[in-house]
Amino acid sequence: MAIVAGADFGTLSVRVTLLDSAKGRLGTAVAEYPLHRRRNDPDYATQSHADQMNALAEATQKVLAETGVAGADVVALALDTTGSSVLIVDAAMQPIGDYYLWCDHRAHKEARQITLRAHEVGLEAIDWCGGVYSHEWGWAKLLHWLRNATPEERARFGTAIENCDMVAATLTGVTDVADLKRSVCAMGHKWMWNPKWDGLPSEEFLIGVDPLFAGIRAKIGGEYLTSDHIYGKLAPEWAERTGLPAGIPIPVGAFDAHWDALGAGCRAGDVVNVVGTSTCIIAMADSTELVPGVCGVVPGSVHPKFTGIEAGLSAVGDIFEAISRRAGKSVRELAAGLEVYRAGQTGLMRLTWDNGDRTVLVNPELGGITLGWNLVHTAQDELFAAIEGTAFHTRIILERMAEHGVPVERVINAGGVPQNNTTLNQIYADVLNKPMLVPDGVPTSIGSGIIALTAAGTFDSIEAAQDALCLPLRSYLPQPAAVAVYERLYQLYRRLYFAFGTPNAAGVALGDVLPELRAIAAAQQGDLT
Ligand SMILES: Nc1ncnc2c1ncn2[C@@H]1O[C@H](COP(=O)(O)OP(=O)(O)O)[C@@H](O)[C@H]1O
Ligand SMILES: O=C(CO)[C@@H](O)[C@@H](O)COP(=O)(O)O
Repeated sequence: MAIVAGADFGTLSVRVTLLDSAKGRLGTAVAEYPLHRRRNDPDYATQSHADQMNALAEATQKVLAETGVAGADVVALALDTTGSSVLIVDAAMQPIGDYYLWCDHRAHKEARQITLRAHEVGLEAIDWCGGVYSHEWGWAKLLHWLRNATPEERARFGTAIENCDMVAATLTGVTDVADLKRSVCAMGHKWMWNPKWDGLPSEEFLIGVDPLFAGIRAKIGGEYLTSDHIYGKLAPEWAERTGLPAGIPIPVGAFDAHWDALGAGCRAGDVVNVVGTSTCIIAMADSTELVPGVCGVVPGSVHPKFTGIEAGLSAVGDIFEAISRRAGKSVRELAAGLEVYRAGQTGLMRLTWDNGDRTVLVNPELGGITLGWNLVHTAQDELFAAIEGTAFHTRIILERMAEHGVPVERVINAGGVPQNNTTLNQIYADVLNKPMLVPDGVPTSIGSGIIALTAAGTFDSIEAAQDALCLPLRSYLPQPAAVAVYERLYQLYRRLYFAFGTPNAAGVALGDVLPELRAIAAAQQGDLT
């Protein structure tokens, strides 16, 4: 038996959980930290490293007190964070400013310039991250910093570092950038790092984007490691602040969605939809094949032995929340009663691009579209159609993965939304025509607990730790009548998705689409009377 701590750093708070290898979760405590936004600049989103670390200390002390576990009994600590959340530090690891958080979107121009240059020079890495370098990712954020920093700040530049690596470095007492280790998960998905092309993009490529990159590549150094490696040991200062014992191992960290997938029971061949405010879709495959349009195909990113694939929808719960807000209700209120809706009964077709398209079109500039409105439609109808729309988009992504060799054997719906909305799980089962597996409880921190227990040597594999700790999976089975309706609707959706979402694509005749939507709705409503 062993007890470990798992820490999940989210956008607004850190959750620290204590897990017992035999009994499972003993308790979780949360501590918040501010997200700095600017009223006149919606793209701005920063966070302080010190605030995050203070919150970690607070939440760890709190969970020890609440569970009555003695700090001395905890044998490992593992942590995941959001990403790409980037901090600039000096050579002694002191922050210069705050994190550019993952949702900081100031680096639009920089991302476009990186994408353009990558296509001009035929950079292989751009194909492996979907053909478009995102404004949420590391190089774009670093270039934005270089362009906006003062000459004195630029002279102090030691390195740029992902959130998960910075927290691990601080906890293990790293005070020199030369001693850094870096997460393959973070650097592979967001910094175009891959051993296939000798690590990061070349200095020549970077200088071609902007001469300010001169000398920078060499400073994004360190040992690039998967999470079966130990980052270091908990330093005495942080042992005192957290109440955990000095010297316990801290494995190399990763992104939250990736470990959420492990915590939900993801095995090779599975796909996990981490459905929250947005959706991260995580898959693990035996082989590494290019998948156009996804957010990275990276060996070792989720599980050290497999290739991790990340894809996603830029907004899901956020869209449900926006529809509800416009109706003057909470999502919970508006969602009550959705269980009686039939497939396609609203006659609405919702393309859920309200925050752009993350995968497979990779176009942040798209906006949401709803087709088929009439005079008696309600906000609840739109919410139902939006849930259907996110399911159709998920099917587009899973089909793209399957076409490129990623097995989609089991599909698991993890994240917060599937715990709160059984209608959504049933719709996903019917649209994908696959059983939808849902953890029987919130799987928060189970992923970091699994990694901590393998780091401590309690289990000799991630799979063995998953067997002991993952919650059982509930199954939502596809209902044949709904599957048949969704098959027809999906074919319409697919045509609309590519016709509306791709520049210069062949058009689609709404005169064909709308009557088909209405015919399906009429048949489904007729069934109800
Ligand atoms: N009953 C519900 N049905 C569908 N979505 C819901 C419901 N209740 C809350 N949500 C959505 O859940 C989202 C939060 O998901 P969660 O996984 O808890 O957070 P995060 O993505 O920040 O980790 C919010 O965007 C909210 O709109
Ligand atoms: O892109 C990613 C992870 O790769 C981000 O969406 C992510 O880290 C933020 O996730 P949450 O909103 O905290 O669930």
